[in-house]
Amino acid sequence: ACSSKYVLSQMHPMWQGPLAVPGGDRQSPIDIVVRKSVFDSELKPLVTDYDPHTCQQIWNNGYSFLVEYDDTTDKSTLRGGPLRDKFRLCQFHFHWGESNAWGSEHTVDRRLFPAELHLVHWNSDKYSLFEEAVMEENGLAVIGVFLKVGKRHEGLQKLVDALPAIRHKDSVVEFNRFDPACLLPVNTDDYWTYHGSLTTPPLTESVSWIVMKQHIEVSHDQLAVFRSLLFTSAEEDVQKSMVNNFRVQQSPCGRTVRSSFT
Ligand SMILES: NS(=O)(=O)c1ccc(C(=O)NCc2c(F)c(F)c(F)c(F)c2F)cc1
Ligand SMILES: [Zn+2]
Repeated sequence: ACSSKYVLSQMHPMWQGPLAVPGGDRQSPIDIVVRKSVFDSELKPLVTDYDPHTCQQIWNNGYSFLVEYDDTTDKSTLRGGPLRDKFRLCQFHFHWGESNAWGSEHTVDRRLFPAELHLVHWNSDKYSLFEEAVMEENGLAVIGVFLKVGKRHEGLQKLVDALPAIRHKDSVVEFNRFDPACLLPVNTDDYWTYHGSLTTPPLTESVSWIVMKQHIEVSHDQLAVFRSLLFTSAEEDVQKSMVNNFRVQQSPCGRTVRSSFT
């Protein structure tokens, strides 16, 4: 388990789900030990083809805020990289800390980032619904992008401006025309990839993780708006700030992380 003192407490709202995953030897997130990663020349560049018009809504699910896409057709897809099949984008969300010192789920040689973006896709060549794919070994592909505090991210601002409308758990607001490609780093050819799991319940081991080597920059103020969200719904009398919504790091259990670059 992660040695950092910022371990997600067992009482954390995140842990209302199943704590132990029977025989969970492919759990996420993990620390990416660069010197132990193995270069794989077969790994291809990522091919993303996102249609901004398939963006539907943005909502607070009580763990994070999600931007959801219409995944009833192959309009916004991910191919290439370590993947053999075509994957459909269904949503993206973030994980972040209460301070800029931590917040990411994955780390690189133990280096923590203030936040991490997850673009969630499911295998539409093999399955017809996300709910099916999420239970299968090669069902999901999640792109992880680290966020660093620096200059303001113009593309992110449209998202940030929508957050006050979804401060409370279960609030939803219509959100259309958002191109998630604007949140990818300039260089998407350099990544690490490994087989893992969802980082929130039900923690199913169905994810091909693709973690970008290059981070994106967002401003301190933009991140501060993330922290203005609440875990709690409007009805609850005690309001809890939505911060530290990351999972404790998991054992690699002998897994090899492959890299697309030397
Ligand atoms: N942080 S992450 O690893 O990128 C991650 C990505 C997606 C989900 C998710 O969709 N959860 C809800 C959810 C399920 F986990 C299901 F298993 C299911 F069947 C659903 F329909 C569903 F919405 C959870 C964590
Ligand atoms: Zn996530």
